[in-house]
Amino acid sequence: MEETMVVIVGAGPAGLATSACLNRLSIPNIVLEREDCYASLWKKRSYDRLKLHLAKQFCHLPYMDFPPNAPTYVPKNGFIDYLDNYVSHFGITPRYLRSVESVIYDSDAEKWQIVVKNMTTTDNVIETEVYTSRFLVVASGENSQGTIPDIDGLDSYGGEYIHSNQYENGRKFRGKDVLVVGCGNSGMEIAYDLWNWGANTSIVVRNPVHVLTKEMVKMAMIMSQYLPCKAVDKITVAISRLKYGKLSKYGIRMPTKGPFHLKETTGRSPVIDVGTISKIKSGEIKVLPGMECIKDNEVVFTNGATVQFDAIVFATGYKSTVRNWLKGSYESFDEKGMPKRSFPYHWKGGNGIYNAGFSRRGLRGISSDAQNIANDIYINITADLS
Ligand SMILES: Cc1cc2nc3c(=O)[nH]c(=O)nc-3n(C[C@H](O)[C@H](O)[C@H](O)COP(=O)(O)OP(=O)(O)OC[C@H]3O[C@@H](n4cnc5c(N)ncnc54)[C@H](O)[C@@H]3O)c2cc1C
Ligand SMILES: NC(=O)C1=CN([C@@H]2O[C@H](COP(=O)(O)OP(=O)(O)OC[C@H]3O[C@@H](n4cnc5c(N)ncnc54)[C@H](OP(=O)(O)O)[C@@H]3O)[C@@H](O)[C@H]2O)C=CC1
Ligand SMILES: O=C(O)C(=O)Cc1c[nH]c2ccccc12
Repeated sequence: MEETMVVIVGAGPAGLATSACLNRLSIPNIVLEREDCYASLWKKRSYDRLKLHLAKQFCHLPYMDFPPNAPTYVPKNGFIDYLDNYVSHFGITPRYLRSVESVIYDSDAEKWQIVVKNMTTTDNVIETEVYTSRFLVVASGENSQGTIPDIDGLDSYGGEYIHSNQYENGRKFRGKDVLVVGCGNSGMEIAYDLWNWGANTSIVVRNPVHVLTKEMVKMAMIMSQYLPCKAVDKITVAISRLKYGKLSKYGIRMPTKGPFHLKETTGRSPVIDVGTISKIKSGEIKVLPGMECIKDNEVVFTNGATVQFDAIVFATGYKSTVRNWLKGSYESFDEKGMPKRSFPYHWKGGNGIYNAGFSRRGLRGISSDAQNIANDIYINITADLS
């Protein structure tokens, strides 16, 4: 049993940022990470051509900017280098191969009890450890586990299928017929990558989606400092229309609500086009409607079409796994493992539990969560002392 002031679950950008903010205030904390490295999403579960979609001024963590010579849109490896510097500068020392299995609040002791499996890299359990802490920070991520829809016939599909978090590049798909399911940022970019690698690529677009460029998003983020969301949406949609024309004739419908209104209210990001749309317009990437079922190697679509594919990439999103191990409710997480309180009050629950990285606002949201949490813990500790 080991006791500390704060336990942080997860060493992604949110856990690292929170640990840095606590270290600056000399508040003892332990970061527990199930993988053998920090930022595992960036190091192990993202595709090669990934770059930050938002300009660097919207993606840094607290108290450290990107270097002045960093490009505006930092590539994945540049972001990992930035995190390497961040971790060493703030003296963050996560404990790796620690999978948090259950957490309960001991109301008599007024402490959190965290049960952790210490694993080997081959997933064997070395020992069970127990930590206790006054404060608990959940930083296990909105993207903790990739989700694949339950599609009739997928079990007996003869081709290869993977989740987008297993996709690195399209090398092995050259010359193959590949279906990408899902038209979020992952699906749209992976479809483009597959096309670049010479795959015969199709993408499922079943619902309306906004398509913007990264420059439009940057401009909108600047405008949103001065204009209400409604006005920013109106201008952005008009510019997008001007650039792309009516995409509905290519199977991509535009939602009736604006892109930033949707981001604010549902967390759903607009798609930031990296070149996919021109390939869709030229017919080099085909758009297909929703999937009905799979029969052998053929996918049946809602419009009745039946097409054979050698491989399927499910870019169908992620889920939080908090409810697998956080046993009570503590007024903080719903059954989907997302905060019950809505933004901007989402980051704090009862009995000293907090969450960082669950505001659906990317790295910018993470940075503000980490600072809010560390300051709140500091206030609590100093109030106890006085
Ligand atoms: C492909 C992709 C690209 C993105 N690009 C951007 C971008 O450009 N700009 C932007 O602002 N946002 C971006 N986001 C959104 C978001 O900023 C990132 O997902 C970011 O990594 C979230 O950080 P996090 O620390 O909250 O979660 P994660 O990075 O997912 O880190 C959580 C960590 O917790 C660990 N963990 C989970 N469960 C347990 C457990 N039970 N015990 C111990 N450890 C556990 C995980 O192993 C993981 O290392 C992107 C998301 C994805 C999926
Ligand atoms: N460079 C960057 O900055 C990048 C950022 N990201 C971010 O990471 C996060 C996760 O993105 P992503 O992985 O794209 O996940 P998302 O949750 O954003 O997108 C999932 C997509 O899958 C679709 N989908 C889900 N189930 C089905 C189904 N059964 N049939 C057809 N379509 C389905 C959804 O469509 P529907 O609306 O119909 O449900 C949606 O288009 C987002 O915040 C994203 O912006 C991702 C990649 C790159
Ligand atoms: O990559 C994401 O999905 C993010 O959450 C980053 C982000 C925060 N605000 C935005 C507005 C438009 C597009 C992406 C984001």
